Order: sequence, then C-alpha cells, then structure tokens
Amino acid sequence: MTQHIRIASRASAMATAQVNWLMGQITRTDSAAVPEFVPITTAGDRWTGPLAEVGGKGAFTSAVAQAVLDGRADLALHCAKDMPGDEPEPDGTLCLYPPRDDVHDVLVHPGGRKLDDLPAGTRIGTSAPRRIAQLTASHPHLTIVPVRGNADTRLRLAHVGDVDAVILARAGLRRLGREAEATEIIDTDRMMPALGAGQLALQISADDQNLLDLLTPLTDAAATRAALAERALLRALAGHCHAPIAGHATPTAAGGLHLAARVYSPDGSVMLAAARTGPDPQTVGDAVAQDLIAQGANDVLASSRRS
Ligand SMILES: NCc1[nH]cc(CCC(=O)O)c1CC(=O)O
Repeated sequence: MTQHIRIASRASAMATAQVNWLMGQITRTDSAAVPEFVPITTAGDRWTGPLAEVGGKGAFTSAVAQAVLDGRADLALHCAKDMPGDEPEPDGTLCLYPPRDDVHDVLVHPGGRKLDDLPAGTRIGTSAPRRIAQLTASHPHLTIVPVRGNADTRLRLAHVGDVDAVILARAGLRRLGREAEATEIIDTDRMMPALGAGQLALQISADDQNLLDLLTPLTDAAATRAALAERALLRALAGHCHAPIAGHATPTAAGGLHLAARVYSPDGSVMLAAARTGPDPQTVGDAVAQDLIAQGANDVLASSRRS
C-alpha cells in the first residue's frame, strides 16, 4: 500500500538538499513510500537581525516541528545543531538520527588563503557566538563582521567582497555541492564544533509506529548516542540562547562515547573545558555539564546573554 510521507523542512538551498537526500533514502528503503516536501518558512528565515532576538536556537526549528504537531506533516527534518536544548521533543514526538556527516567548520577565502596566512584586519564573516569566541581567541588580529542569512547568502558576501572570507560548516557546504570552495578545514581543537554539528534529526509523532518502522533502518546507533549526549549537555546548560558552547561526542571502541565540551566568554578570553567517557549518553552529557557548571559555566554564559 502506498504511504505518503509529508516532510516538513525549511526551503533554503541547504535544507532542500537535505530533503532530497531524505526522499531518496526513504524510497530506497520502501518502494511503496511516496515522500512529499512541505516547505516551512521559520522565524529565523524572516528575521534579518541577531538570531538571539527571535528566540535564538529554536528560530529555525519550532515552526517546522509545529507542522508535525498540527498534522500538516508526518516528519520534521532539522539540523540537530539548530535545535534548542530545553524542549527538543515537545508533545509526544521523538527524534531519529541518521549517520552523522562531517563536524568541521571550514574557511572559505576566495583568495585561497588559510587562517594563519590572513593579514591583520582581514574581514571574516560569521555571526555564530561559538565561532566568534574561538576565532577572537586564536586570531585576535582578524576583524569579525556579523553576517546573517543562509549559507549560500554568506558565500555570496565573500565572493562579492563584502567580507574577505566566511566560516561555515563543512557539512552544509557539502550539501550545497560547494565543498571545493573551502580553503581550510579548521582543526576541531582550534574550532570545536557546535553541539549537533553535521547531524540531521528526523522528528516524528511518537505514536506513528508505521513511520518509525519505515525510518528505523535509516538511523545510526553511534550517531544517535552522540546526539543524545550532546543534547543532554545542551539541556543541562540551558543552552537555548545562541550561546558560545562547543562540544563533540565521539564513539569509543567499547561501544560507549567520549564527550568533550567547552564554554566560552564572548571574546574567547575565558574558556572552560570538560570531558567524560562512559556507556550512557545522558549520564555522560550531564556529567560534562556539571563539571562545566562547577567551573562557573552559568556565569560565563550569563555574561554572553548580556553582551
Ligand atoms: N546555523 C545554520 C546551520 N545549521 C546547520 C548548518 C550546517 C550543517 C550542519 O552542521 O548540520 C548550518 C550552516 C552553518 O553553520 O554553516
């Protein structure tokens, strides 16, 4: 029997590429499934000012999730990185996680240079507090220029010369088919990734057993554990604001995971760091959060909310 699967997503170039990927996966998994795209315009798409002013992290995901809650869609496709930590699965929904893509940030410098080769005053376009804090700490001589808009918009700013370079997620660039434009893959130790970087999340109604059965083969156990640990950390730090938090969970050989995380002050002059290894994602995420809080993370994050 044909099963129509309505996929709610933003309609940016990157989001559309993600929908096309998912549609292909679904039809390969179940030839009777007919995926459909339900495009959603979110507060983050409409607002051109600082993201923190439209609710920060939820700005791109809550309207997409709402389509599932309202029955206008069967599935909400998100970037895990854009999901808030406080209420990721409202009202009887659950998230499924396919294999993770690359977590690195990259530099796109149309002149072909790498970060260490850029002269003082070079204008770097980025608005992410996490990137601003780390870049200010590692390269204080560069000039950060706030830029908003989709990844393709930000790339254009670099190509027309409004900024000299931009920092973007490698996963997003890859989904746009423009990975070759990256001039440096920035080491994760210098630019620790966002929680949820490179990770898609498929949010469905928890009582939709048919869809759960259909999508389960598309999920990845290690990616799921990492996503749960990173989200537990974000929730414990109340990281719903557009906060300078970085972190990365990686699978261990023993089937557990290692989670490293950092909390920064806005200019990167303060950096708190913690890491744990263990079998249970929630426990590891909570433990890293408690370690960071014991070091003063709440005060450091409150200073970034005020600035
Ligand atoms: N904040 C927007 C956003 N959300 C997810 C990605 C990239 C893809 C991913 O990490 O899943 C991007 C673009 C960027 O940060 O360059």
